[in-house]
Amino acid sequence: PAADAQQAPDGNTLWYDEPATDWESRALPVGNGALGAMVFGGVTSEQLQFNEKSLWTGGPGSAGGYNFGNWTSPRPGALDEVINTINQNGQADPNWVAGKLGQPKTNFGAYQTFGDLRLDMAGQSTSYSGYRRELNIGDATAKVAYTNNGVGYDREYFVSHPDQVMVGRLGANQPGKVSFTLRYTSPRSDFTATASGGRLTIRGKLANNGMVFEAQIQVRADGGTVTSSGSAVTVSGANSATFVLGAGTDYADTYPNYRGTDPAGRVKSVVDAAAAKSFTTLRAAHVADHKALFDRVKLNIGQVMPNKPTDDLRAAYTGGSSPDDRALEALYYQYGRYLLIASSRTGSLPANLQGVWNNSTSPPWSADYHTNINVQMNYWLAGQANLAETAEPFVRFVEALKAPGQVTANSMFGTGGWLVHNETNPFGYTGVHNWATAFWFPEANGWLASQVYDLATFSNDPALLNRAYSLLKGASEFWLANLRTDPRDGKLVATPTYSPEHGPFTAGDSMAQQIVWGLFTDTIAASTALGADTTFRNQVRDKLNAMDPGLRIGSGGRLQEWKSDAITGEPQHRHVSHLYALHPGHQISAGTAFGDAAKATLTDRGDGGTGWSKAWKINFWARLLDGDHAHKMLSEQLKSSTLANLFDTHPPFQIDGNFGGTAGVTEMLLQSQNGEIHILPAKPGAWPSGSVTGLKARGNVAVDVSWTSAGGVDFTIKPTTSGNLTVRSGVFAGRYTLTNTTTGQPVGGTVTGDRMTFAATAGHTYRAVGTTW
Ligand SMILES: C[C@@H]1O[C@@H](O)[C@@H](O)[C@H](O)[C@@H]1O
Repeated sequence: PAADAQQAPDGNTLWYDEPATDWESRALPVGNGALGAMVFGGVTSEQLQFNEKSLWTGGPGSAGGYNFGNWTSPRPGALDEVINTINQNGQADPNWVAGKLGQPKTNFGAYQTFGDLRLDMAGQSTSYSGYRRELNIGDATAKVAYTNNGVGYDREYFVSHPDQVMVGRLGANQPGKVSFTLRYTSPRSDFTATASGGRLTIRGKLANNGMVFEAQIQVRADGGTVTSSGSAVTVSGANSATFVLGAGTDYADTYPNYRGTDPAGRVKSVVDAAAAKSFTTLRAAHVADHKALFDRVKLNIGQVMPNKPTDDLRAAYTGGSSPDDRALEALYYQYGRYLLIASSRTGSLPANLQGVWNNSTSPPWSADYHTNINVQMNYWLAGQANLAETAEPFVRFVEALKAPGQVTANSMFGTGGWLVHNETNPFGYTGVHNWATAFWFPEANGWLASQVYDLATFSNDPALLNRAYSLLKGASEFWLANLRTDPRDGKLVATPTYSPEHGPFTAGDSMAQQIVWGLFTDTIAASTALGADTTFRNQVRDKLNAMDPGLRIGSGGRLQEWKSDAITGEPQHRHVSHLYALHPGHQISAGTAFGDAAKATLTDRGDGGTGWSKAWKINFWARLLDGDHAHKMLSEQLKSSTLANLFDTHPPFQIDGNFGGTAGVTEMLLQSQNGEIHILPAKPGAWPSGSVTGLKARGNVAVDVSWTSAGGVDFTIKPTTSGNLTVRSGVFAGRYTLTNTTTGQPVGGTVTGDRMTFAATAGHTYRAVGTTW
């Protein structure tokens, strides 16, 4: 096994030449959506910190009660008082508003570590050689290898979605050398651990809310002996050994109790089933499942992976044009896709602020679901980077917010529809808290509903369109009832509004207006596509036409964050909320007056910020068709917001930046938000030649592209519906051929500048080859 250290580096492997000494920055993540683990790779003792996504404190059953963030008693006139004060003074102080509309954050809870699996190795010393620890994101397996006392040891771990278990195998290159004791540790003391028949059973109940949790780990050995005593299982003198771990809770995503069946039976049956299979069989099913998603997209930007540990590769990264730097960028790109596959699969809750990985009982921001940028950023890549299936937990989560969100709409606003504010948990927290600068954000409903609709436009899936429409309609019902006439200009505005975590309360801040504008626009489009609700659609259209769209150019030619240009904030604030219309919205396009104002704003905002803020800026600059600046933001993220294990850091570790970074790179290579497919919209000079295959454009169009430093571009598009298709590429302003490679026929169409519109046939493949000059 030690020989592994010499294997040719492939571009999809993170590796290190020493065990992990730190969970956040050095341990390696594996997962299947619901289960996650961090591999440390210790020699004399292995640590596998693991998670089950639904293990949360807080919510129903918590001592002191749980009210979903809703006011505990009606507050007649409170909302109007705030709105009138804002109309009178143009703004209101957040602390004052929090006093009027806020609410102590009661039993919101926090995502919990499940605990740690410890494997104490027998007969191994602290001096070892040829150490290698790796994570191969191509097949989603983690490995450890080293030589100790002349014996070569190897381990492999993965978390299987098909079999719903974590699997580990320990081997050696000499017979009878595998000996270890497996045990469980936890920062909590709310569990029992019993070993019998090679199976360790951990069962507990969270003291905070009575949530029942159970994990079972079955150990099997080839040769040697397996003994169980107390709370440990010991393997002695085996040739190799495997374990399978299953875990669950009695959580259910059903309002209002969020409890389902005891997990014991479920956990036992998945562990029994997996333990009856060989490691090879389990591994094959896992790798096939992972590759079916992961292998869809290939990126070549001229990278050559050096034989260098990943932490050194990252430390040496300059953002220049070396093949090493390209190798890190390409690895980082695919890492985002890997992390989404590993933290968001059908049947699990969506990826939270840390995906599925958390070693704490009180993680930062509870490792929750912030809805004012963070959970949305987690799913930007799902459509375009060809991972539609990973978005199902997100869609289901938003749908589950409707029931509690309707109660909040009624109790807080006295209206219909549904909403959620600034952040939520797995227990339908749709109300508020009282952290003055981060509690009020009812427009999160529109952002989430529009994002689900956008996912539906990527997949063209009619069932998803229907689900999206139901969310859009409910959120629109809320805003039809809650928009108010702004006495300043008679336009309809949201009020009170709070531009995420920045400045004073006002009426009609740009992001709120842009989100509601987008929501109404999407509601009309979806209802038209479904041929549903004409009357409702016309009501929405009337309000749309009467509302303030939230686009204003102020001093310095910048886009205004607030309706009044007199209000100023922190010039470099991490949130750039008023550019929602540029990304993820599509109200603003490059090369327009608002596009130029957005550019002025971004230039002013600077290239700093938290990990997620930098990631967002990659997307912004890509939408402004400035590939070099988008690449600059990617390099800033890699240089100063990326840890040794390539996790994004806010700081601390926060996964949204990983997902936002991958989405940003995809936006540099392909865009389709304006009803046309834009090929290489923001390709940076740093990537003179390359290719990307398997991306998706809206309308469920598959796209492959390659480009050369000489200006050559060669792309194929494969639509799944028939009709006119507009494609934008520099070749159409240069020299090109366009062929239907299914029929072998040349394709004619209308060319305007760098846009070509032609009649496409579903299932046919169209190829354009040309030069941009
Ligand atoms: C999880 C938190 O979410 C929002 O509050 C952001 O403003 C913070 O930067 C952080 O990302």
